[in-house]
Amino acid sequence: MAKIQAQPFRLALCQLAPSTANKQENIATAQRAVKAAAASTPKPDLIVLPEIWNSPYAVPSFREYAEPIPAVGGKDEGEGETIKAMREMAREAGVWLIGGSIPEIEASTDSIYNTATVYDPHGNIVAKHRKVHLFNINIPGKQVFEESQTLTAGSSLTTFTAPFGKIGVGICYDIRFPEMAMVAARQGCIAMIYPSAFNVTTGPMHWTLLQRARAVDNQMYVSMCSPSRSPTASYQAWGHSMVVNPLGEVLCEADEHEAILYADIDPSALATVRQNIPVTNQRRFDVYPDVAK
Ligand SMILES: NC(=O)CCC(=O)C(=O)O
Repeated sequence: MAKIQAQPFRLALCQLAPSTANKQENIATAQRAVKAAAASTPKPDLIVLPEIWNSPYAVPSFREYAEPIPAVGGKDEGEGETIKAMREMAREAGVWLIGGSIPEIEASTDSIYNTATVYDPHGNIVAKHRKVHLFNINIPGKQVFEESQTLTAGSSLTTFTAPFGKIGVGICYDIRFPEMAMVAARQGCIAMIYPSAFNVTTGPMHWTLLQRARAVDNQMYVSMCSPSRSPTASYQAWGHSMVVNPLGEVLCEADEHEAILYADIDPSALATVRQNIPVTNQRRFDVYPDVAK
């Protein structure tokens, strides 16, 4: 288990209005939310946006709205307007930004990804996560979705290190796969943050349960940031953006409407929980070596 090096920080989740068909309008909505979050007191250190916020969350839309995204540390030649706007949001606000996710096009392979980017307060891209587990489910009569019709899955885990600590990033359905959060915790992450968009079928079943489970399993903070719900959208997002502490307690939760949520993250809470209930030191990888590989 890697050592934790972190400081207390303030997290803000922007539960944006559902995306419309107008990309510029969606960008303006995100700009307003980031500005409002950054203007709050005390000022947040890290702001988070939801999953696929510049495009409708719909399989046929991903290619139409996709943009090229540079590699980590890459310059801005050829990057899309949403990436330029997010660099500017982080720079103007002087904050770290987990810019939710947007559809990305990789020109060399013509593949489309569901990709989250992270910016430092200078507008540099410090991390890029391509959704690893594509959301393909079929609950007849309720929720059917098949991201793999147009999306390609990413193939790596993602973390970034800020002055306030190391953070793991996943996207929505990724939270159902506990290995990702476990590896991040073992690498010294204090939080797993997932830009997300559950729906009104799976949201009430599993949204809170999964965040509390990942938090308790790994004794770390866990947070999901969703869009708000629109009665007219084809995909009804669950909303309920949330932050859970390392004991598995819900620190804050939105309802289904537009909102900005704030939470104070205290890394010493990880140490306290890990000392009181020392499962992190009691793992028996000698008994289940496959997991440790
Ligand atoms: N956008 C997603 O990955 C949705 C995941 C979801 O709703 C779930 O139940 O898992």
